[in-house]
Amino acid sequence: MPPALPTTLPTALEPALQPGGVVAPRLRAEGVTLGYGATPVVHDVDLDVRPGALTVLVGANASGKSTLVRGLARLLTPLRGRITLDGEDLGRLPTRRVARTVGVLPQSPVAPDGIRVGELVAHGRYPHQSFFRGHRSDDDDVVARALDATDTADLVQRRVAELSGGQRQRVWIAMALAQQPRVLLLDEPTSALDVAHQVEVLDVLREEVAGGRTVVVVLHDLTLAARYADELVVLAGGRVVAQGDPTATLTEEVVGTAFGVRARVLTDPDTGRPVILPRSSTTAG
Ligand SMILES: Nc1ncnc2c1ncn2[C@@H]1O[C@H](COP(=O)(O)OP(=O)(O)OP(=O)(O)O)[C@@H](O)[C@H]1O
Repeated sequence: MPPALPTTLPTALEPALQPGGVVAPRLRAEGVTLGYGATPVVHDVDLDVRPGALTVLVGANASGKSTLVRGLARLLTPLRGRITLDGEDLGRLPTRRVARTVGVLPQSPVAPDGIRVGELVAHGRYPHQSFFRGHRSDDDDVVARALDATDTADLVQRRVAELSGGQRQRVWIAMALAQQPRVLLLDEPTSALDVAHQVEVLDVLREEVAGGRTVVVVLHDLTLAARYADELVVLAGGRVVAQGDPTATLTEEVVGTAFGVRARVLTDPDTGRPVILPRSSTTAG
């Protein structure tokens, strides 16, 4: 297990006001241990997801990022500690309330056989529909906006299974956006995307945040993570080893500890954010 590094204090944890004066939901992990069977892989995590902000989770392979996302999405029950939504135990809340409030895009989602892009993205609207509130025309508007935002409008008639990896990933992001959850969790949504589409998707997520949504995203590109995050959380060995403002958090020491790589951290002259240049696969020398 890597040595614990000092964590910077999370900034501004006051409730964020969404448009219309609605308070953004508060998702918290309190002393949470998560694992598979009885084997813990995420240990004793305290995380106050900043409402109305973009939180980026980074960390080496197998550091526990996906496991933490699964916990926050209620797809895994904590072995210890608890995850709360607005102070209530996430595990005890009605499924429909969780589905409307917290949306998750897993790392490798599986589409039903033969489904077309338009149908898949429209699935995002299901948590909002019920026996009394069926499909409405504003559902179509939301779906159309999600398709536009992800540059997938021209794919609506295509079968999901026939798309390229990057096209498919953008279609899944469209579905997650169409869901309009107040808290959106995305596990490596840009892993298959070319650089232009990576930036486009991250710009869309920033727009979601500007509109009052709370977004948590797992990324591997540290420079993009630093550029887009309001709050950066670094995991190593299943523990949070650094957390806070990206500039204060993503130091050469933290990168060395979390990734076992020697890196130079420069400053982007345009944004003042860190730019991470990996130098060698050893932290020595
Ligand atoms: N379904 C599972 N059953 C058992 N162990 C699992 C399962 N999923 C993940 N693990 C283990 O939990 C640990 C953390 O995995 P996790 O997927 O959370 O890491 P990650 O940081 O998201 O990695 P990556 O960057 O490679 O996606 C790993 O050791 C992994 O082997």
